[in-house]
Amino acid sequence: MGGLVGSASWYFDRAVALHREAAAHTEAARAEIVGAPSRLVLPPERVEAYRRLAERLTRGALDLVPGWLGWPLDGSTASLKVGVDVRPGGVNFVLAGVTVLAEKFTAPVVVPLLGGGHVTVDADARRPEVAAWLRGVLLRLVAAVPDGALRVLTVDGGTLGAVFAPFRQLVEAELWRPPVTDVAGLHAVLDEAEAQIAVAQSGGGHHLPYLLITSGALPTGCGQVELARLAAIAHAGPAARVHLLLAGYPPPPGAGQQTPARLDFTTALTTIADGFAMSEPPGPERLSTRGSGFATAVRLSAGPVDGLIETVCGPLASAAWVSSSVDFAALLPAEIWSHSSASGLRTTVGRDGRAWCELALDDSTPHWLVGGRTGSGKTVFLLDVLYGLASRYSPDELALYLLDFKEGVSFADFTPTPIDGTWIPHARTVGIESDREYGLAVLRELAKEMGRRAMELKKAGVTRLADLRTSRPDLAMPRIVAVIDEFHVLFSGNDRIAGHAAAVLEELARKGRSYGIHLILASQTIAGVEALFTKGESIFGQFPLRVALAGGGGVLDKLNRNADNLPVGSAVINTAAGVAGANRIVRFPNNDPALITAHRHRLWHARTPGSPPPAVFAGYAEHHIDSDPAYLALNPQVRRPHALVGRAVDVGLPSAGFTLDTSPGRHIAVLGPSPIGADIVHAGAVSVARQHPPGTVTFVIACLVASADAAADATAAAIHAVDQPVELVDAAGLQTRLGHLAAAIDSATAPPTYLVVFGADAASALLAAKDLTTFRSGHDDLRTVLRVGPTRGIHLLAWWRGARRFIDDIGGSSNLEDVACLIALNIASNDLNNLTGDYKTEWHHRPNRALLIDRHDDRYQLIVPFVRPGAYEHQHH
Ligand SMILES: Nc1ncnc2c1ncn2[C@@H]1O[C@H](COP(=O)(O)OP(=O)(O)OP(=O)(O)O)[C@@H](O)[C@H]1O
Repeated sequence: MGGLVGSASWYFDRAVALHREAAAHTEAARAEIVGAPSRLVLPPERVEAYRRLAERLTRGALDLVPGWLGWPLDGSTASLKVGVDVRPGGVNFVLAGVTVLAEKFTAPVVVPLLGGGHVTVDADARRPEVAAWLRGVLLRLVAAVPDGALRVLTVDGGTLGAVFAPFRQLVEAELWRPPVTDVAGLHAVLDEAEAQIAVAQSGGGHHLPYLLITSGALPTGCGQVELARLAAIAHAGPAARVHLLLAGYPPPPGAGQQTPARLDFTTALTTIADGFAMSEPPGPERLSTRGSGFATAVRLSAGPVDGLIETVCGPLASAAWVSSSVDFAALLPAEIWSHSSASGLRTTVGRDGRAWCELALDDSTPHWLVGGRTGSGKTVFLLDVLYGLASRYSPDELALYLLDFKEGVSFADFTPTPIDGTWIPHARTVGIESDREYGLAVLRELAKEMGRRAMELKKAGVTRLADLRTSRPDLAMPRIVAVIDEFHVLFSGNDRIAGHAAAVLEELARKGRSYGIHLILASQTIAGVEALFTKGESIFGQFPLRVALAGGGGVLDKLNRNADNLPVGSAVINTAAGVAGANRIVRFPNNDPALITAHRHRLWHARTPGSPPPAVFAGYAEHHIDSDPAYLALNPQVRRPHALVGRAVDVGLPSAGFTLDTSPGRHIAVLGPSPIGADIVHAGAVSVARQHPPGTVTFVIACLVASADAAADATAAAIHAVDQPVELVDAAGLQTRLGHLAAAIDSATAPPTYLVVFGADAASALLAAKDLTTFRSGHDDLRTVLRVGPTRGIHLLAWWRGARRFIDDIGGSSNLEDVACLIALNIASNDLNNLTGDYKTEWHHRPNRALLIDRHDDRYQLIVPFVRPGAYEHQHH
């Protein structure tokens, strides 16, 4: 047995002894009656001896094939423990078939394989029972070897890999390579076996795993050279743990060729009339004294029941997947910010087999399209990419515009938080739970930047960004990467925003590459991707690089189904706009939160001191006037007071409001039943109070509805604190005050006054009543004040809970000119259109948003209104 003798030699010797005994019996039986064993009719006095023989033989054989190596491959096998039955270092047998001794007496046939030798069968796997048998033996080995102790190389020249198809999970997990089907592939397999033999022969083979070459049929074109190499491998293999399990060997000799030599250390099964003749197994012992092998015909074991291979391979594949996963740290360079983005951006995103996969944002792949159903790891993939880029390129080389439309915290890592004040210094804008309006604003910002760059190129007389960077090193020209997660939200609605977004996106996609502006668009739905397509076929073509995560096949060609069954953590990368055949499957690492935090700190510390944090837009955030920088900067030196009411949904969230100057119509009406109306009035009033020298303007505060009490009290207190006179009035007081002001306006002696009214609609009835002596009503006074007030420094800042009441109170829609500043809360789009006379505007009211309308400059602006802290909590209770 040469170098093969291990602790198992005892088993082997015993097996040989049993086989010999069986052979002796069978030969004896044969001597009595000539005929095939199954048709052998035993004389009654020999039946008992045969029964005992069959029993002993069965027991002896099964002792050699514990667990997975010999158990029937039916449903019951699935419960056996895997990875325990093969003893590396010994000779391991495997069940190969069954033989009929006589009549109903059968015995299992086992053959030495791992640690023992090779097995061949001359019929190839185009015969279904051979294919099933091959799969069965292979499954036994796969399930029996300890984890990592077996490498399998599959060859299938006969059925193009179909024989091994049930093992495909192992291929997907990259434990196995796909079967080779041609001579070139066979060469690679032989190379690998020879390499292992070389390692073993140089004394380094102690810890090598078994290497099993298994074949359903040798590829056509396989000639003397290949067969000679195979024979050499058979000879030297067992000592180097290299084994062969070959169907279709020896192949039928080609014309004028000899039958290939018998392989050393090989148990060969050769087709005969009633099954297969089995040769002497390897080793010095002989089954038959004549060396003619097994005495009776062998039938190949049946294959595994349906699904058994998958049941065994699934967990092995998952385990392999996890243990071979790339880790996040591997994506980051040793040294940060050492790359130049002059010709493009490049980063490692994961591994493609053993090779690292590097992707680029450059002239040939300027923009990427990423698809993946929710939970497929899309966010993780994007963060892998962003951290990879931000580590390689300094903020002078790379700027990031990050936009996310969904609920979630994908990009929150890039922004300072109350707990951790650091940020990723490349981030210019970060939108989380963004409104479509915000998304459009970011796109417009990018288009503006593109325009600026185009201008600089023109001025410098060059056409390439790289040349501009050389000739004008003083200009900041980082490459810009804009990531838009769930970008399809931009197109939902099919309205004005959708139209503008598609137009700007198309422009960016078409021209961005020339100006160093790159887009990464991600979507979880195929419909989302199609939305882009239908918005303009030309946009789609601008995204040659497609990344499909699980369920993200929508970004690939319809015929390309590779992303259908991807596990989380893997992606199909396609640089040919998604056509099948151009796929690479890449594994990307999960994010490591601790590492991410440490890395963010590292990048943050490396930034230019004093560089600003990103402009953050968080859709869900409340905004408070008390912490608004524009509010805090207000003082009486302003030329004309400006009432601040919120922050515009725009890049950088600029403060939004109305100027209350002396032109007619400068009054503010907040409309809608939402109690946020009171908060807006509060913000407007306290902000103008700071813009007048103390004691120079009176605030008449009327709180007419209970829900506004707290806001009104806060307003009074804040105005009082900046030393402006405050008068608190009720509805009757308001009526009186309006009367005085109206009278004084006519005589030009009215003092500058802000009428701050919470719940103005509650005074309607009172104001409607006419004075019995003057025949004037409160409404008449109100309308006079509205019409003439601004020229005298008198402004109304009021909240009406309903739009109709508002119109009635001001005297009908013909008087709408008198109130130019409107803020719409939860009122219907129709009602709003009646007010503005603009039937194109669609207003979908939603929490934490208001629509600011200034009819004088035709401004329609979505804002996050200023609220007092906790406003929305109060609303819910
Ligand atoms: N490479 C990976 N290895 C292991 N787990 C991963 C990997 N990538 C993602 N995951 C895990 O999968 C889950 C989903 O990932 P992720 O949040 O990125 O999905 P998503 O596609 O962005 O989903 P959603 O759109 O719902 O946010 C997470 O728990 C994440 O940790």
